Formats: sequence, structure tokens, C-alpha cells
Amino acid sequence: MPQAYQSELATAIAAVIAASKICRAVQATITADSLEKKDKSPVTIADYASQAVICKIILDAFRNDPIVGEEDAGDLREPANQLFRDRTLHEITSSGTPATTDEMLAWIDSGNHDGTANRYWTLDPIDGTKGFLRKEQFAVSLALLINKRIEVAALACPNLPMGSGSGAVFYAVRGQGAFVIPLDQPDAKPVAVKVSKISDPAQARMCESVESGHSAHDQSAIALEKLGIAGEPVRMDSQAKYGAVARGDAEIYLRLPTRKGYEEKIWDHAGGVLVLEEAGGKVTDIDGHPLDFAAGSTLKNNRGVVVTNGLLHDAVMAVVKTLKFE
Ligand SMILES: Nc1ncnc2c1ncn2[C@@H]1O[C@H](COP(=O)(O)O)[C@@H](O)[C@H]1OP(=O)(O)O
Ligand SMILES: [Mg+2]
Ligand SMILES: [Mg+2]
Ligand SMILES: [Mg+2]
Repeated sequence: MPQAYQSELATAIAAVIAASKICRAVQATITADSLEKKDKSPVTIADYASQAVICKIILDAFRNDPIVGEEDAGDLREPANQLFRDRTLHEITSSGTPATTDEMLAWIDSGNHDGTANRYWTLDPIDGTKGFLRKEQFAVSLALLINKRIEVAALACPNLPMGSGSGAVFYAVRGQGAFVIPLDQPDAKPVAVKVSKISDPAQARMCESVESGHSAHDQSAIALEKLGIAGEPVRMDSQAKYGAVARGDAEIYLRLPTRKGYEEKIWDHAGGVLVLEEAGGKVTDIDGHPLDFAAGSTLKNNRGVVVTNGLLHDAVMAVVKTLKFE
């Protein structure tokens, strides 16, 4: 029997690779050049160009598929942002995708669905924009959800070490395992991705966000101490943290609530979660509940995220339950 979702997977991998090349080109040249969105978070020409190109590639292959993307073209349409808009178009066309301004804006806005369909993609065109601006880690994350379950994921981490170079593309289909290929050699033999076998909490390595506004660093420090882990957590931007735990570079990723009422977005997790689970890892929220991807575009039924290699999940949850959150 042919394996399920092979054409969706091939499309997803091609899309995140095409977008990663644009992001890398922009990252090499930018000087902290971004717009501020209404929620005060930054967005760059690469976020927009990445979303445009990925939406185009998905719609060329699956014309009717809804896409729940992080960005929309509202700010780009403002007359005051013409230069920013033109530079975004320039990145897209120089990557080999001919486009008019109207086409570009329409591709970006095709990512405006709300996560209520039976089948839809969710896309973070640059996850970890702050890391991208610091020229550190970021990710391009794409996942296909069917009946509210993640079935296909492609997660490109252009700056993550990979062999002797950098750039890893993780991917997974539910039930088929997780794999990684080098971003610059997509035809190389895929390598199976597996979590680490460490089961002694004191030997575990933990990662967390660079940004203390995204995850409570004071509480993770307490968790580290209670688990008997010496040293500092590794701070890293983006869903590259899911990739790090999936491939056994770390055993724990904590994302602990910093303020009441923040709802994690599905595009900040879907790609990483399937890769992690198919690599043998486990993810829940801080109350031990599975992440609920059936609630629209946010994880509104969950608080925080606890990711482990599976073996350590109970030990980590026992400590997380003792922590105090707002
Ligand atoms: N207050 C917040 N709490 C948690 N995550 C946030 C918050 N504000 C923005 N984010 C999103 O968290 C993710 C970054 O996480 P990390 O710090 O682990 O890299 C990003 O997706 C960022 O959006 P964006 O995609 O715009 O960068
Ligand atoms: Mg953002
Ligand atoms: Mg994000
Ligand atoms: Mg983003």
C-alpha cells in the first residue's frame, strides 16, 4: 500500500526549503530592519516573502486547501510601506518566482483562514523573528491538519548545525517516523530522527526561549534545580527547540507561562510537535494535558508547553506541578 500523504509531504518540504533560501539571503544582508505589528512584535520582509512563496507553492499543488498563516498583508498594503513592499517583492522575484505586487499580496493573504476547516495547513513563515534579527536561530514551520490532528509536518531550521555545516530540514508524517535532511542537499539520504535515551533527570539537558517574555526563566531555573540538573539551560529561539529534543541534542524544552491569558498560536507548535512525537518524544501543557489543536488558531485550552524525550516526562511534570504561575 502506498504511504499516506506523500505528495503533501513533498510539497511541504519543497515549500519550506524555497522559503528558507529567501530567509537566509535576507538574514545575510539585514540591519535590524523590521516593521512593528499591532501586537508590537517585529515582522521583516523575509516573514512576508516566506509566507508568500509557501502559500503559492501550497495553492499550486492543492488549490482548495485553506492556510492558517501568521502574517497578513494589511500593513504591506499601506502606502507608507511602499519601499518595504517593493523590497519584499524583490526578494521573491530574485528567488526565481516571478510575481506582481498584487499576486504577492494575494498569496500572503491566502494564509488568512481561521483553523476551523476539516483540512488546513498552518504556517509560521519565520518562527523566532527576534532570533532571525539577531542572526541566530529561527525556523520555517508548516503543518497539515486533518480533522484537527497534525498529519504532516516540515520544519526547516536554516541555522541549526547539521553535519559539518548548518541547515536542517525535519519532516514527519503521522505513523511514519521523523526524518532530517540537510537544507543544502535535499536529495541526500534522509536520516531517521530519534529522541535521546537519557532517563536520569540529572543527566538531562534543557532548552528554552531566549526571550524571558515568551517563557518564565525564573520558574525553569527552579525546575532545573529540582531535577538536579547542573548548569544553565540552552537558550534558543524558535521551534528549533523541538528539533533539538527530537534529534537528541537535548531532553527537555520548557515553555512556561509568563502572563495570564496568553494563548499559544498553533503555527508556533504544530510543525515541531509532529516531528517530536514521531521521533519518540512527548509534549503536553503544564497541567499534563495533550495540546489541543481543535480549538481554532490558538491553543486556548492549554497553558504553557512541556516537551521531553518521553522517558523523562513524568519526572519533569512532577516538578512543573510544583511551580508557581500567574
Ligand atoms: N508573549 C509571548 N509568549 C509566548 N510566545 C510569544 C509571545 N509573543 C510572541 N511569541 C511567539 O513565540 C515564538 C517565539 O518563541 P521563542 O521565543 O521560543 O523563539 C514566536 O512564534 C513568537 O512569534 P514570531 O513567530 O513572531 O517570532
Ligand atoms: Mg511574528
Ligand atoms: Mg512563531
Ligand atoms: Mg513568525
